[in-house]
Amino acid sequence: MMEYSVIIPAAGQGKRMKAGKNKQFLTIEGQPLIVHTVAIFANDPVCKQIVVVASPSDLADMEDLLDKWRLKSDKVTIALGGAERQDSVYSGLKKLATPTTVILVHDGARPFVTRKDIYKLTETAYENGAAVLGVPVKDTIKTVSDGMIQQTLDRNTLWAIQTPQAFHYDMLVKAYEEANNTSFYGTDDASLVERLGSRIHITEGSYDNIKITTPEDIPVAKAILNKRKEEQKNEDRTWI
Ligand SMILES: Nc1ccn([C@@H]2O[C@H](COP(=O)(O)OP(=O)(O)OP(=O)(O)O)[C@@H](O)[C@H]2O)c(=O)n1
Ligand SMILES: C[C@](O)(CO)[C@H](O)COP(=O)(O)O
Repeated sequence: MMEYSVIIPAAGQGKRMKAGKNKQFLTIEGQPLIVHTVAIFANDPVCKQIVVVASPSDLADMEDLLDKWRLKSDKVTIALGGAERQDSVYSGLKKLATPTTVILVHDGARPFVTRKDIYKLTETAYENGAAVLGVPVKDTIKTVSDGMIQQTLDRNTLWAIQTPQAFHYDMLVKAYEEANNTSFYGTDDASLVERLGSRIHITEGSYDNIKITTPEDIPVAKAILNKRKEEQKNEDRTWI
């Protein structure tokens, strides 16, 4: 298994969740959202460094939470986030203690990525420089302007892009510096790397790797967790 480090941006406000607080602190089946996410990497022996990015107003709560859930260790650091996701990731990148061959960026709001997919992605990035997880879109996607359909896009070429996104460390630093110098803002990390002309591989992930964004996502998240618990029980039974 290839070693990697990960930056986990969790410094948003969760405005679309309308919870009155950062959605990272919402409890899903007894555990805060950010705890679900950080635990995936904290429990992975191949993950060497974790930088959780928190907003300055959440810093004390984030520290308390990681402490309470025994997620604090030598490999976990907290960085301070900025106004946009991109500012937060850049801050995390600068906080890494030691450069690493492959660095992953993973949304704090995506608690369901599996170790199998992380390894598949990391391996692809090691070999090729850059890779992102994604799934083929299931809907028909059209461009719309002024309430009118402009175009129907060819679905065979459309993928919904998720995180983690994995890059050779030098490539990601260069992309972030270039974006910073030119005040370019993208909605994901790969879009910054694309501007350098680098080729980015897609690793097919899972439709369960949702980003918890709006209130409708909470019951879906609970259903995914319960499905996983059932699968685990069935696996355990086969060992008895
Ligand atoms: N300034 C920001 C904005 C977002 N994020 C993080 O980036 C991830 C993806 O962002 P999103 O789901 O959009 O989260 P929010 O920005 O919190 O949500 P909203 O846009 O609804 O406010 C989240 O884990 C979020 O905490 C961040 O670290 N810093
Ligand atoms: C990075 C991302 O999760 C890929 O799907 C997404 O682009 C984040 O977007 P958001 O605007 O922060 O929701």
